[in-house]
Amino acid sequence: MDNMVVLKNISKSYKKNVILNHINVNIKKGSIYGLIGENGAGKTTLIKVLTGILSPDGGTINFVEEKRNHLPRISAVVDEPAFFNSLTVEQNLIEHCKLLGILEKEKIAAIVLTLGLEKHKDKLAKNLSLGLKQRLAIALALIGEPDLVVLDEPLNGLDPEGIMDLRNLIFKLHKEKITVLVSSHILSELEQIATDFGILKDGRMIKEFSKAEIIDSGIKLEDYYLKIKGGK
Ligand SMILES: Nc1ncnc2c1ncn2[C@@H]1O[C@H](COP(=O)(O)OP(=O)(O)OP(=O)(O)O)[C@@H](O)[C@H]1O
Repeated sequence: MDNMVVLKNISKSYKKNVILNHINVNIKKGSIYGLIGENGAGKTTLIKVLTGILSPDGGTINFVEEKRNHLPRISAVVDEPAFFNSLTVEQNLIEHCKLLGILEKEKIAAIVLTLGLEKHKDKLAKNLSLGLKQRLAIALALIGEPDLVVLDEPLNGLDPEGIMDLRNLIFKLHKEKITVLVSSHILSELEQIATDFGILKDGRMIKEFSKAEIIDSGIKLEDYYLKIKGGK
């Protein structure tokens, strides 16, 4: 499978704290890339560098053009979901579409259905539960039909039904050949979702591997992770 994004030798420090230490990342086109790492390993920082929220101190990020003059479009859900609190779910989607110049009512209706927001579309964003805010943030990220969707800890705040819905949604994106990067601490869930993985430890990418490697190892992702990072 061809790469969609290649990060080479990426470094990032906050003052004297080295957070990303000469990191290489290869995200294959059409893959679901599970980013793993303990608290503080640098996952969010890496995601922010990848999505252009932060500039790296060094290294390169190459997006592979599929067609001439078509760089992949990226959408990300990072940190606190961002939307207009005093607008409803539907109004938020309309405003976002206006910004993107793609106001199509059918598209909004479809995304509302896909994200299970139908019952909640007239609620003000500020009155949504954490899980529903997460769903709205994902809806906003998807409406522009990106090539790469980046979800930082998307399972946080979701109930079991929400987790199942998100899993199905990611599978749906995968079928549509959209590349997905997802970070999570819930390795049992990531094992079901992802096709490829990267383990960050102390600011270094210590291993990238495919799901086939886990299957061949005969052990669960969690045990594999502990083995690689030296915990077992
Ligand atoms: N704006 C900032 N200024 C200074 N240090 C920061 C800043 N943002 C993050 N850090 C530090 O960078 C390190 C990596 O943080 P990051 O959020 O990337 O880790 P993470 O792997 O996403 O962790 P978690 O799983 O807990 O979300 C942490 O030690 C954090 O305290």
